Amino acid sequence: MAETSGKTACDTCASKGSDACDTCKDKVNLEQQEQKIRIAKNLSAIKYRIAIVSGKGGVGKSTVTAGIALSLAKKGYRVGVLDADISGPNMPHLLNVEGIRMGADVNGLIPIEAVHGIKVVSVESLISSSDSPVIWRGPMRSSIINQFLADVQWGELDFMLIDLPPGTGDEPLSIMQTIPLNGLVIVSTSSNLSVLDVSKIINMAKMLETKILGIVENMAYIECPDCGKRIYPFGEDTVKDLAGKYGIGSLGSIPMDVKNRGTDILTNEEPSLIIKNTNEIAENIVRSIEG
Ligand SMILES: Nc1ncnc2c1ncn2[C@@H]1O[C@H](COP(=O)(O)OP(=O)(O)OP(=O)(O)O)[C@@H](O)[C@H]1O
Repeated sequence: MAETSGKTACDTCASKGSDACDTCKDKVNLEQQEQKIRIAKNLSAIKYRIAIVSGKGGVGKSTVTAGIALSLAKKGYRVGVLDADISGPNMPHLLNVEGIRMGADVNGLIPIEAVHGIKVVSVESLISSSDSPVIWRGPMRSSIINQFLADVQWGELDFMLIDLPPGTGDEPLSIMQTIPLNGLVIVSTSSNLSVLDVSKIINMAKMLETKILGIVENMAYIECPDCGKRIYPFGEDTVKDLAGKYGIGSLGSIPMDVKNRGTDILTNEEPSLIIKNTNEIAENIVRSIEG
């Protein structure tokens, strides 16, 4: 919208403040333009934006995101986590800030701070209680993602990790189109069904011309605590074979942690099996994105 001497057309419009103002196309356009400017400004202070994706729900995408965030933050990187899984927000729980509400000031929303200064933004931190279901429909969900990008005071970050909803449906696709990404991390188990869905993610990434940083194989094996023998519940090389087929690098694998109860990846004094393995994965991500 044209601006004259710092004023917008809305400021000089005779309908300003009237009912007609609410439905005015010029006003909506102006708000969208202003939001785009705020998003661009926020994102320009974030060095790398990485989406964590999976073909299926329940394969450990959010757990792996939390582990990578923690591993990167421990290495001294400034990390933010955007929980873009609007209907199943788990990041506050995993990063041990569940139940804390996001504050706000004149400059916008203030992210919750988890251990090692990880900034966490999630709808869970806006709704009244963490067991309330999020029942917003499509347009509202994409508008909340835009607001998280435009109106949150992210500040300077080295990494923004975006925990996407699972699958290749409208929602992950539209979020991937909204946020200019530097790369994708795919999380899968070796089960045939999850691997099948990963091929769809790979094709989606190609379509969007987004770089795939590599695949993380989660729940890859169980190690016997007595003899150390590894048992591969979903087969041994399925993810590796898939990565080879599409020419994608492996970022590492994470065993099944039988002691895992969710938040204890952070609260246990002894680093959990998941964290031990995400340290190497985080290093591989840095190598892959900077390489
Ligand atoms: N390596 C692991 N060892 C043991 N349990 C794990 C491991 N990874 C994830 N889990 C557990 O598996 C369950 C699913 O994990 P998570 O919520 O991270 O999956 P998700 O892919 O993000 O699911 P969705 O996208 O459907 O929300 C959780 O209970 C989590 O604690």
